Amino acid sequence: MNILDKIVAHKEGEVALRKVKRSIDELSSRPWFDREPVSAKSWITSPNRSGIIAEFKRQSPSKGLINGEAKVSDVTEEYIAAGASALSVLTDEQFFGGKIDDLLAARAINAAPILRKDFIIDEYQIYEAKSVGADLILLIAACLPPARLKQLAAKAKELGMQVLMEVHSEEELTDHLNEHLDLVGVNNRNLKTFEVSIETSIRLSELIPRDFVKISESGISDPATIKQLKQYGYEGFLIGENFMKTTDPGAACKAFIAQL
Ligand SMILES: O=C(O)c1ccccc1NCC(=O)[C@H](O)[C@H](O)COP(=O)(O)O
Repeated sequence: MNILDKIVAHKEGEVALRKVKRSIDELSSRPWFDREPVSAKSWITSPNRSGIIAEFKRQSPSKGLINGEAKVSDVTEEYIAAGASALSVLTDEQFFGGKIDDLLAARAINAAPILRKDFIIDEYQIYEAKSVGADLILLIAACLPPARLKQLAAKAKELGMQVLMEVHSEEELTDHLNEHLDLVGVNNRNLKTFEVSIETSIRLSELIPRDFVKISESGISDPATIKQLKQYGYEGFLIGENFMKTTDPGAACKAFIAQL
C-alpha cells in the first residue's frame, strides 16, 4: 500500500466521524461560511507579487517532524508580510500534525488567499473548508477517479471557492482535467520513493492547457529554481519544508523572496 492509499483509507474513517460530530447545516451556519472567498488565481498571477504559496507544515510522511514549535498565526502573518502571494495550511492531523483550527487561526489575521491542504474525498470536507474561511481547496488526482474529482470541483465552485488540482504524471493530468478547475499543480515529489525532481514540473508543463494557472509543488529550496520554472510557464510555487525547517519560517520566506 503506498502512502496515499494509507492516507485516503484513514481519511475515510476520519470524515465519517467528523460528519457525526457536526452536520453540514451546522458548518453552513459558522461565522466564516458566508465570507466571499478571494481569488487565488488573481493573487498568484498579480505581477506585483512573488507567486510563492507559503505552506504551514509541522510534519510530513517523508520527513517526520519538521517544526513542532511554530505558531500558525505568527508564521502565516510573516509569510504574507514577506511577500508570499497565498498561504497553504495543512489541516490533516494524522500524517501532517495539522488541524482545521490552524486554518481558522490563519484566516482570522490574513486577507490573502488560503488553501486548505488536505486529502479531500468527500463534499463534507469542502463545506468544512468554507466554514473556516478557506479560499481554495486541493483535489489530488491520484486519490480520486476523474468523475468524482469533477463532482467535488463543481461543489467547491458552487460554494465560491477555487480549485487546485494536483497531478504527478501525464496520465493523471489528461484523465482528470475538467472545466471546474482553476489551477493545476504538478507535485515534484514521487510518492513511492519521496524523491523530488523539478523535471516532473518541466515535463508536464506543456500538457497543461493555458486556461489553468500552473503551480509547481514540493522540493523547491533554491530561488534559481523559480526562475527556471517561470520559463516553462509556472506562475505559482508551493513551498513548505524549506521555510518550516528553520527556526524562523517567516524570515526564511523573506530571504528567499528577496532573491527572486
Ligand atoms: O510532504 C510529504 O511527505 C508528502 C507525503 C505524501 C503526500 C503528500 C506530501 N506532501 C504534501 C505536499 O504536497 C507538500 O506539503 C507541498 O507540496 C510542499 O512541499 P515541500 O516544499 O517539499 O514541503
